[in-house]
Amino acid sequence: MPDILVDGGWRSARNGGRREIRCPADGSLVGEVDEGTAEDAADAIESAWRAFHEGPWPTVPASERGDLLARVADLLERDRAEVARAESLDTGKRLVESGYDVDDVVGVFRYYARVAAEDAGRVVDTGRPDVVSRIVHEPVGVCGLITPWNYPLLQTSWKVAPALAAGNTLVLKPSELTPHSAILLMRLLAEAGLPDGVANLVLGAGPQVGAPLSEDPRVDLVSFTGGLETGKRIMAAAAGTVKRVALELGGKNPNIVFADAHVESAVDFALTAVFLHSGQVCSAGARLMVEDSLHDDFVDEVVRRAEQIRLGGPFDDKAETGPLISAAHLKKVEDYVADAVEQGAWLRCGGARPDDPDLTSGFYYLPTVFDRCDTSMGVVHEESFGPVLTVERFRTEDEAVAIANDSVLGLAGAVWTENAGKAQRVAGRLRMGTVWINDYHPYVPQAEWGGYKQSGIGRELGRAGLDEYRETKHIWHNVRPAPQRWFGG
Ligand SMILES: NC(=O)c1ccc[n+]([C@@H]2O[C@H](COP(=O)([O-])OP(=O)(O)OC[C@H]3O[C@@H](n4cnc5c(N)ncnc54)[C@H](O)[C@@H]3O)[C@@H](O)[C@H]2O)c1
Ligand SMILES: C[N+](C)(C)CC=O
Repeated sequence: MPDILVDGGWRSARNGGRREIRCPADGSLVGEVDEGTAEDAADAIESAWRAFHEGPWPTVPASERGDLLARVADLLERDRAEVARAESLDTGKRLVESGYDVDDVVGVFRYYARVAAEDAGRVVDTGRPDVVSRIVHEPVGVCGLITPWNYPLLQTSWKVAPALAAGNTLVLKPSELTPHSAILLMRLLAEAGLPDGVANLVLGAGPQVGAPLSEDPRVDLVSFTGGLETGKRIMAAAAGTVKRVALELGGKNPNIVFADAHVESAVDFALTAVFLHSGQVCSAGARLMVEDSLHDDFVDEVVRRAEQIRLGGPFDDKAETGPLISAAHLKKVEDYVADAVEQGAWLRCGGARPDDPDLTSGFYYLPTVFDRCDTSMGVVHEESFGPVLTVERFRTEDEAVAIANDSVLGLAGAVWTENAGKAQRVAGRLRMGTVWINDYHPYVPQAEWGGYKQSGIGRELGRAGLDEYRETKHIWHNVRPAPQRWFGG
């Protein structure tokens, strides 16, 4: 069956292009999908443009749009096993984790189903008795949505659900490495009753089918999640038509542990923070900062436990984390590790591919810890997006804040201390979009997500995540018009 969706019809790429998708855990063939071109992207944009300007969706009552999103959530629950399996085969992620991701996706659709009809606007008191003044919200228009491979459907849901809730039409371009869950989602949107042309899907490489979404004048908004350099290219391309731009980019996120922390929990979460999904998480706590007096024992324990982490494929019940996404990404992580050694960091564990013969056909890399790092080293500032932890030492609260903020990125971070006052003071001074206190990684649809500084522009999730997809219009109605005679006459 063809995989490109334009105006409600599934079709092949115009030039007949195809791409093999292989599981990163063992290289096995997952499937072959259509590989679109700029022409396919243009067709999808045209379809979304007509659906917006001629179709019913933007003016469907918001409560009905919410009802549709709730039906999508029901269908995702029905198909949880199928969707999770597709996600695991594409990403190599453990099946249990893909299942949790689908649960999170369901939660996102349910949240935007609820809030779709709330906050319809407001009446403004202008101080003029003969004027009725209203603020109303309207959809932005055609949205180009570009998503990454690490949490394919979850990151997609953060865009698709609020975009539809607000009455927009869209073209989705998932990562070329992980297209299958996007295909399944499009089928479920149709089954839930979404009109033809409202949601369109193009598959293919970024420069070919992603770039048109940031350049085409018919696209009103481009929302991108991915790497910093790609984000810069998209922002520059979108400037030509002054599109609304939303960017969710990377992070090198500090996980700050004070000596008065609950140490057992802090060690446990230091591992989860960085090694979950083998570090392929934008908010990974890949920068561990430990107070001087606790540092040595703490890092010894982190290393001891990191060495015990079991690697394996999606269906290996004993595995605790999986492979990297591709050979190219594995090479990037290896280069990052070589740089860390070159820059003088002390390799405490890992730093190599595993020698287990069962893992040689996948893109695995051992959990890696570097101690004796500091902000003079490039690796402390760069995102490896792999299972690599850099450890820094600090002495005071002020020093911890200064070191943590010494970064061009500002996505997320954590503070570990039993002193509530210190926790709140530090959280308030960190220049990051999310700060966890005595926890790491949780996110919920009700709470905004996004980055400070070069970690992004705009917010996903929460009310702000809906506002990204809404225009705000002021309607001024003079109910008793009379000549003003500004110009005499
Ligand atoms: N802030 C967040 O919430 C968040 C979430 C997930 C991932 N990320 C970041 O994503 C990065 C990893 O994802 P990735 O490797 O897929 O990123 P990437 O930038 O390589 O690709 C992301 C998407 O952009 C597309 N793309 C590539 N070039 C393009 C172009 N010129 N024009 C338009 N689209 C283009 C790709 O095909 C893919 O669909 C990491 O840096 C990670 O931190 C951030
Ligand atoms: C935003 N999150 C944590 C779901 C995935 C980031 O890569």
